[in-house]
Amino acid sequence: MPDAVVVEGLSKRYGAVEAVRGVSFTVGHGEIFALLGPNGAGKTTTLEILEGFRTRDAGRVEVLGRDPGDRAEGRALRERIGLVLQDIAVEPYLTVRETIARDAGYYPSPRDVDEVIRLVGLAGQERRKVKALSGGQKRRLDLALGVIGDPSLLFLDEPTTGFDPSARRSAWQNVRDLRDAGTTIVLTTHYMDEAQALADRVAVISDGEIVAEGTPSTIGGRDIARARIRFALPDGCSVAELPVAGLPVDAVPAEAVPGDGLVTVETRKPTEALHELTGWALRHGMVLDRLTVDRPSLEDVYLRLTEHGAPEHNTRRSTR
Ligand SMILES: Nc1ncnc2c1ncn2[C@@H]1O[C@H](COP(=O)(O)OP(=O)(O)OP(=O)(O)O)[C@@H](O)[C@H]1O
Repeated sequence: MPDAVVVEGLSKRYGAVEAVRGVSFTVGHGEIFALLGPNGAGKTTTLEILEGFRTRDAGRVEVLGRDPGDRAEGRALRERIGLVLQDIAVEPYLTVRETIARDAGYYPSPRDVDEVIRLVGLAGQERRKVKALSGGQKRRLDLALGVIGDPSLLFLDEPTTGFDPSARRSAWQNVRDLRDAGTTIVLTTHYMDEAQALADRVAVISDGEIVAEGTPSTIGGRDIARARIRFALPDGCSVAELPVAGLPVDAVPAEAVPGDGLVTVETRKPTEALHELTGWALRHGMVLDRLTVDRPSLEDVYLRLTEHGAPEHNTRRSTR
């Protein structure tokens, strides 16, 4: 089956600003794909082109086998995609149920209204007026409106902004359930834990260009990065006293950033290094307090990949 989304060499400029520069990626059917990037990186522009709301200057775009820039195909495509955007306009005096039922009427074969209410966790709120919903409940309603048409492809723009932690977890489960039922999902988020928890694949866009693409656990070489062992130096002990000779050759203990007082040992052989360090501590009757072992998080990798994408670099003036 061809991919649900194909983007090749996509470019878009606004006057002198080159918002998107030669972006290429694909999204397979039934996949959750996250587009990550700093403010102004070009995410919204890219998604709006895929959704058919913006024209492109160059490149090829195919969404569910159709060109979203082709007006003649627009209606057929819109019936098969769902959108959960920021600030969807809804009628404040309608109830939750009325709002969802009204939108169901716009689609040729919508999902069952009550099933969608349950799916997004609004059961019990059906008769409340939209204006009386909390921010998180309103966002759930946005999700309900995105899926009521039973889309094959769903675009989610920062789906859990404003959610409390437990509402986020349940929204993530909603999204996974949709994926498991066969919906392809393209999302943007500024929460790296959200991308880690949800996405099958992520692409990082910075300054209008894709700078990395992969699974959340392998992107940017995360899986082969050195592990980081951290602990508090036992009282009265200095870094120089640590058993450096017995550590793997790539492991050099270093005092960590001032403030937390933790020592860091980075190594590709964490098992050996931990064995040496904890064995040394036990032999000396000491405790390695606050001991942790981790690898660079998705957020660490993301920050490294986008460090040149800070807002002051984001006004891309063309030299042409
Ligand atoms: N309608 C517009 N007219 C002129 N410039 C625009 C327009 N829309 C976006 N831009 C510029 O294009 C660049 C990319 O913007 P875009 O909204 O696509 O970024 P984004 O990654 O979605 O950012 P955010 O995370 O803040 O939503 C920015 O420099 C922005 O100022």
